[in-house]
This record gives sequence, structure tokens and C-alpha cells, in this order.
Amino acid sequence: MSDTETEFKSVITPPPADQIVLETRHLNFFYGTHQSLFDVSIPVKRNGITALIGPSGCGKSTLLRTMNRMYDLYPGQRAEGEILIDGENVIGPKIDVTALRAKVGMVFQKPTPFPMSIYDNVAFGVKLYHKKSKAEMDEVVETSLRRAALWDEVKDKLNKSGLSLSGGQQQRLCVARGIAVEPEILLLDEPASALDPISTAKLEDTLEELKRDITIIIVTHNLQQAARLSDYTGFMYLGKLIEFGPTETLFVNPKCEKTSDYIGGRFG
Ligand SMILES: Nc1ncnc2c1ncn2[C@@H]1O[C@H](COP(=O)(O)OP(=O)(O)OP(=O)(O)O)[C@@H](O)[C@H]1O
Repeated sequence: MSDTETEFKSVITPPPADQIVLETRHLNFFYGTHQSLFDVSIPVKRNGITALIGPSGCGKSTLLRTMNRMYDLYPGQRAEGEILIDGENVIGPKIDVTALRAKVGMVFQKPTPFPMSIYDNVAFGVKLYHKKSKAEMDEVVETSLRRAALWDEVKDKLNKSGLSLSGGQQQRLCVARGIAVEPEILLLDEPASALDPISTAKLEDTLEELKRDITIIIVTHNLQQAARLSDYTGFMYLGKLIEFGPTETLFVNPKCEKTSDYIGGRFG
């Protein structure tokens, strides 16, 4: 049967209800008239790592961008359904979007440093939300850069522009910026795509450590990375969440043929 003939039915194995921090319910998303997400209901575990996998164009980044309403910045883009964070529907009209983005941070697929110093790139968001002395801020900047595995490379040039760094360093700078504001949830869109294996390993160690305090949702094309890092994995295809469950189950014993085909490298 071809994909267009097949009606995919989601198979969802959620975390225990009292461990869910974020949940989309029947989420649809539209870029103008083009619908990119179809009835996505995903339950995300608190203080764990959830990976989103699936072939290019299946809607992983779109799903991530709905979770802190990044799409609000673009006319014509809209979401329907519910996104519950700590039980509150953040798609609702009464939501303070600035507060939402402090709570739900995001690191984009393409590094986006601000045109300012390395130090200020990390301190910028912190200044918006917290009042800190110079010494406290120095500590936040150092800790965040260390956690993002960038400190050793930049500690002697913190006043240089963030734009002077390499692509991989810029990506880690954006991770440091995301960590610095201490979000409750951190959305990471392929954060390791521009990193070498050593930096990738350091970043993965950081995420392992961060998940004790932060809920992390990561989009990755690297299936080994998803299998290594995440507690739960969602497999998406053609804008739908096809299968979701504990990572080991999804990789070792997938319940859907399409998941099995994808992780077996039979398409993608
Ligand atoms: N700004 C946009 N305007 C119109 N359509 C878009 C836009 N961004 C994405 N899309 C469409 O939405 C669908 C999902 O795209 P999305 O970027 O979420 O996929 P993805 O799974 O993250 O892909 P990749 O793995 O290649 O990054 C695709 O059909 C894409 O063409």
C-alpha cells in the first residue's frame, strides 16, 4: 500500500500522568493554507529528554516551534488545538508570550548569535528576567559556557563578537544562551548538526546533566543520538505523530511498521 493510501493511526505510550509537564492535544498547524501538523497529541515527561525523529519535512521543527509560540512572530502561521504546560493551554489568547518564552527556551537549527560580545550573548536574556550583580553575572556566563562545552575555547576572548566564532562554536554559544536563563523546558532543534564528534559528546553530557532540572525536547536526524540520549522518542511522518513511547521500546520493539522501516534505514 502507498503512503497516500495508508491511514496512519498513532500509537502512543505516554509517561505516567503525574510526570507529564507538557502535552499537545489534537494539534494542527498551518503555514498560511498549507497544513503541516495533523492532530498531534504528544505527552512530554518532566525532567527527561524527549527526542523527535522522522524524515526531512515531516514537521519536527514545526512541532517544536509551536511549543513556545515562536510562530506568533510570523503572520499567517497558526496553530489549532491545545498545548498544555503545567495544565495551562498556552495557545490561549490570555497568555503572556514573553513569560512563556522565558519558561520554554529554544535553540534553533541555524546558530543565531546576536551581534554583540560572547559575554553579552549569554548575559542578554538573563538581564531581561533577573537582576544580578556583575560577579553573579560573571558566574552565570562562565557556568553556562562550561555547560555548553565552550568555556575553554572562549574564556580569553569574552569581549570578542559572537559572530567571530566558527559555526559549531556559535551553536554552542546559543546553547549557553538558552541554558543561562534557566528555562523549565528547553527546545533544541538539531543542536549538534554543526558540531564535531568531541563537541557533540560534550553537549550530550551537558544534556544528560541538565535533564535533572530541565525538560528537554530535541529534534535530531541522528538516530544513534536519539537512542543514546532520550528517555522518550516520537517518530513523525507526513505531519503526524506516528509512534511515541519509551525510547528503548521504540527502537528495539516498534509497534508501527512505518517506525520500524524508518529506524531500519528503509526510507528517510
Ligand atoms: N515557513 C514556512 N512556510 C511554509 N511551509 C513551511 C515553512 N516551514 C516549513 N514548512 C513546511 O512544513 C512542513 C514541515 O517542515 P519542518 O521544517 O517542520 O520539517 P522537519 O521535519 O523539521 O524537516 P527537517 O528535518 O528537514 O528540518 C514541510 O512541508 C515544510 O515545507
